Amino acid sequence: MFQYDLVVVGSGPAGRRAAIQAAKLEKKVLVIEKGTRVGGVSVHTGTIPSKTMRETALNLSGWRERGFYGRSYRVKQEISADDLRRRLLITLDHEVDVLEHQFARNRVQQMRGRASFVDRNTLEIVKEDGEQLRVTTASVLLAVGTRPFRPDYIPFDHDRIIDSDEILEIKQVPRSMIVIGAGVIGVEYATIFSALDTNVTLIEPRDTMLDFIDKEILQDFTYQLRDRNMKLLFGQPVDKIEKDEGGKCRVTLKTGRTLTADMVLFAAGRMGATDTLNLPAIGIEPDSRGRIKVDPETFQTSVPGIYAAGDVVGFPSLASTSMEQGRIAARHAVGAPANEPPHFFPYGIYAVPEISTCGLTEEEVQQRNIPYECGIAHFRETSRGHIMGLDTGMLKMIFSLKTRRLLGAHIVGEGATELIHIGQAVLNLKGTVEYFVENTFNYPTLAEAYKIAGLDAWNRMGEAKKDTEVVPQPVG
Ligand SMILES: Cc1cc2nc3c(=O)[nH]c(=O)nc-3n(C[C@H](O)[C@H](O)[C@H](O)COP(=O)(O)OP(=O)(O)OC[C@H]3O[C@@H](n4cnc5c(N)ncnc54)[C@H](O)[C@@H]3O)c2cc1C
Ligand SMILES: NC(=O)c1ccc[n+]([C@@H]2O[C@H](COP(=O)([O-])OP(=O)(O)OC[C@H]3O[C@@H](n4cnc5c(N)ncnc54)[C@H](O)[C@@H]3O)[C@@H](O)[C@H]2O)c1
Repeated sequence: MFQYDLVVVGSGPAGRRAAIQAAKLEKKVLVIEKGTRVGGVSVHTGTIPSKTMRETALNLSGWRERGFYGRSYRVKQEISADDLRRRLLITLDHEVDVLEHQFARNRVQQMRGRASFVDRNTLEIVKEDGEQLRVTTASVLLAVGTRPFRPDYIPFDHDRIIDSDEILEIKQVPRSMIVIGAGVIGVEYATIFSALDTNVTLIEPRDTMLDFIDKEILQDFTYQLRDRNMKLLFGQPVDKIEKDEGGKCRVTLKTGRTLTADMVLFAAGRMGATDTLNLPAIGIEPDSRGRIKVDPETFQTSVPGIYAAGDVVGFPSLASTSMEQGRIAARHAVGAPANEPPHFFPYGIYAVPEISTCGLTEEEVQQRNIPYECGIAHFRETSRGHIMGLDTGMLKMIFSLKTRRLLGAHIVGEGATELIHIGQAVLNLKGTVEYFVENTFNYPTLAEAYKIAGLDAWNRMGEAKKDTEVVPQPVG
C-alpha cells in the first residue's frame, strides 16, 4: 500500500492543475516543490512577472496613448527599476495566495524540498535544512519545468550580463541593452525595454526569428520595431562578451563587429530541470536539453506510472498548454482517461506590440496545397481603433476555398492575445467565412476587425455554392 495515489514534482501550471484534478477525483495527492513558494516559473520568473512588467512599462510610459499625443508623450518621466518591481510583488502575492487556497480547499498536501527518485514508487525529498525523508506513491507526475540555458562561454555576473530570471532584479532601467536570442522571451523583453526608451539591439544567430508566425504578420511586426529604432541583427552569432573598465558590456560578433551596451540579456532557450531527479534509477534518459519523452496522448513516459507534463516535455512550452497536459496526465494516472484536447490552441506573444495566432499560417496552407483566400483588416479601419488612436495593428484570416472553413487567424497589435479567442472558437467549431459575414459584432470594438477581414475575404470568394452552405441548426 502506497502513501499517495499521485505525487507531483513541481507546482507550476502543469503540476498544480494535475494535483487539483487528481484531488477532485478523491485521490491522495502530494505536491513537492523546491522553491520557497508555490507557482513555478510561471508565477515567479516567467509568465506572470514578464506580463506584469509589460503592463507597468506600458502604463507608466504612456505607450498606449502615444498614437494620440505623439511619441514624446510620457505618463512618468523617470521610470525606475523599483517602479517596475512594485506592481510585480503585489501581483505575485495574489497569485500565490490563490494557489495556496486552491490546494488547501482541495486537500492537496504540500511539501517543500527537492525530490529525486529512489525507485519507481519511492521519492526522496531533501528539505532546505538538509533533512531527508521518503514517500511512496502509485504514480508520479514530473512537472519540473525548465531553467534558462546558461552556456559556459557567457560571463554572467547577475548584474549587467544576465538571463531572463535575473532581469526581474535589475537595479536600474538600462539606457542601452543587447538582447541575445530572438525567441519569444528575447523578443518580449527587447520590445518591453524599447517601450521604456532603452536603446535595444536584438541579436539572433539564425537569419529569421519566430518562424512559427505567419510571414505577413511578422513583417508588419518587424517593421514596427525598426520604425522605433530597435536594431535587429539576424544571422549574427556572438563570438564573445566582455565588460570594459567603465563597466559597459562589449559584445563581439563572429563577423568581427563590436557592440556596446549597459546591459546584455542572454535569452537563448531553456533546459529541462531534470538533472537532479536521479532519472537513471528508473531508466529514463532525457535529451540534450534535459527534456523527457512522453506519449502525446497520455503524457506517460516510457516507464508505466511515471508521467511528465509542461515545459519539461518540450513544445509548445506554454503555461496554458502545460495546465491541460497536467490535467490529462493526472486523469490517466488515476484511471480516469481524458478526451483529447481540441486540435488548435492559441499562441500569444506579449511583445510590444502583441502577436497572437491560432491555426495554420499562409505558408503552411501553401505547403499543404490547400486552395485558399485571405481577409485582412487594419485596426485603423475600426471605429474603436480611431477612439484608441491606433495607427497600427492588423488581423488576417485564411479560409479554404473548397470548404469555406477558417484555417488560421493571425493578429498583430493591441489586444491581439484576447481577440484571438474569437478565431480559435470558430476554428475549433469548424466555422466558415459566413460566420463573420452574417454575425453582428459589438460596435465600436476591435473585434469588429473580424467582420471587416471576413467581408474582405468573402468579397473575393463569392457566394457559397449550395453544397458548401452550412445549414443553420435550431438552438437547444
Ligand atoms: C520569461 C517567460 C515568459 C513566459 N511567458 C509566457 C506567457 O506569456 N504565456 C504562456 O503561456 N507561457 C509563458 N511562459 C512559459 C510558462 O512559464 C511555462 O510554460 C510554464 O511555467 C511551464 O509550467 P510547468 O508546470 O511545466 O513548470 P514550471 O512553471 O517551470 O514550474 C516547475 C516547478 O518545479 C519545481 N521543481 C523543479 N525540480 C524540482 C525538484 N527536483 N523537486 C521539487 N520541485 C522541483 C521548480 O522549483 C518549479 O517551481 C513564459 C516563460 C518565461 C520564462
Ligand atoms: N508569450 C509566451 O507564450 C511565452 C513567452 C516567453 C516564453 N515562452 C516559452 O518559453 C520557451 C523558451 O523561450 P526562449 O525564447 O528562451 O527560447 P526559444 O527556444 O524560443 O528561442 C531561443 C532563441 O535563441 C536563439 N539561440 C539559440 N542558441 C543560441 C546561442 N547560443 N546564442 C544566441 N542565440 C541562440 C535561437 O535561435 C532562438 O531564436 C519557449 O518555448 C516559449 O514557448 C512563451
